[in-house]
This record gives sequence, C-alpha cells and structure tokens, in this order.
Amino acid sequence: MLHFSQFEKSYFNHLVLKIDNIKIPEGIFWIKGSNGSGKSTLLKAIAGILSFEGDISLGNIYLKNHGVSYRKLVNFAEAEPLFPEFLTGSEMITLFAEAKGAISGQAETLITDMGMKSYINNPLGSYSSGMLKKLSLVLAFLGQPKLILLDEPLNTIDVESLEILYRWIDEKYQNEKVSFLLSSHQQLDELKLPGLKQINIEDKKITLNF
Ligand SMILES: Nc1ncnc2c1ncn2[C@@H]1O[C@H](COP(=O)(O)OP(=O)(O)OP(=O)(O)O)[C@@H](O)[C@H]1O
Repeated sequence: MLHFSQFEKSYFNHLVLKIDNIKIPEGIFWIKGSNGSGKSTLLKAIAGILSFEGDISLGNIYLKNHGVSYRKLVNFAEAEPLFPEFLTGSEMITLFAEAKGAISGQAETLITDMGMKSYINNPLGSYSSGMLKKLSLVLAFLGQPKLILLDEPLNTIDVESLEILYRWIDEKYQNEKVSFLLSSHQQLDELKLPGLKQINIEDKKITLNF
C-alpha cells in the first residue's frame, strides 16, 4: 500500500528518520516510539506537508510526481490542530469537504455521530481543545481517502467520542479498505480494532512488528 524509497528526513542537518526501502501493506497500524523518536515527523512526511529526501508512494501514485492525486488519497489529523479562530466549525468542514470531494451528507453524519451539532456553527476561537480535536477527526474522515493518518487521536477526547472513533476506524477499514496509521502514547484497544498491527520507531529507523 505505502512504499518508502530512500526516504530521509533531517532538520538542519540533524537526521531524524532514514527508511531505505519499506512497504507497508493495507491495515490498521499503531506507530510506537518514545518522545522525539519521529512519529509526528513520519506522519507529516506521509501527509505531504513536510519536505524530505527520497519518495513515498501509495500504490503507483508518487507523492513527489503526483502531488495532487496523492494528497486526495491521504488524510491527516495533527496531534494538536490549529485552525483560524474566526472561522466556524461548519465553515472549516465545508472547505475541507470541497477540497476532498466529499459526497453530500457525509459531513453531517460525522458531525452528528461526534455530537458536535450544538456548537458546529460557533467560531473556532470558542472551542475547547477536545472540541478542536473532534473537528480535526471529522476533517480526516472526509472524502474518499485510501489512507488516514491520525497523530495522537486519543488525546483530549472523552470516552464516548473515543468509542465513536474506534467504530469509524473499524468500519472504514472493514467496508472500504481504508488503511490507518495511528500514533499514540496510550494503549489502543485491540479488541475494538481487530487486526491492529505495530510499527516501531527507534534509532532513526522503523521496524514492522508483524
Ligand atoms: N521543526 C523542527 N525543527 C527542528 N527539529 C525538529 C522539528 N520538529 C521535530 N524536530 C525534532 O525531530 C525529532 C522528532 O520529533 P517528532 O515531533 O517527530 O517526534 P515524536 O516521536 O512525534 O515525539 P512526541 O512523542 O514527543 O510527540 C525530535 O528530535 C525533534 O526535536
């Protein structure tokens, strides 16, 4: 599904990650690594929002050569999302839904599932950190991605929302074969995510633990 070739990421000549040639199959993956090991760097590179050496492809669509098509297939929710404070939640969702080619009604279902209807028309400056996190999760599920990247998705969301998130991930994978890379410091519930596999980041390398 996802192929790294001669991938290297450095910040100011300081190497953070080096992945010579690794293929990650379809599935749901938990990316584990200590603080500063490079989990967010990896997800941002795969999302196409960070420069790096080498290339990443999804099937035969290469990030560097087919940037627009690639980014349509990969959705990303940041660990600590930042949004323009003057926009409302629904304005942000409309923007993303258009960019990602979401079908009509998709956003409404996600908003209802996450219990966001009562505040979705309020400006984002008034949202709590959990409300912003839920918005970023809704945005990551819009459109028809093949791969969804969720950086620390469990942070700040309440137990009810977490149950919904587990259901969304499981259904997307079972019904549409959408793959997931999830970074988390907290234990993910393997009963709610059947088939969950691990990828470890250590010593600037990734190891597939399956
Ligand atoms: N913009 C940046 N400029 C310079 N160095 C950076 C930058 N972003 C990350 N780094 C460095 O890259 C390394 C990996 O950082 P990254 O945020 O990817 O780690 P992480 O595994 O997500 O950490 P955490 O678990 O603490 O969130 C760290 O050594 C960090 O200091």
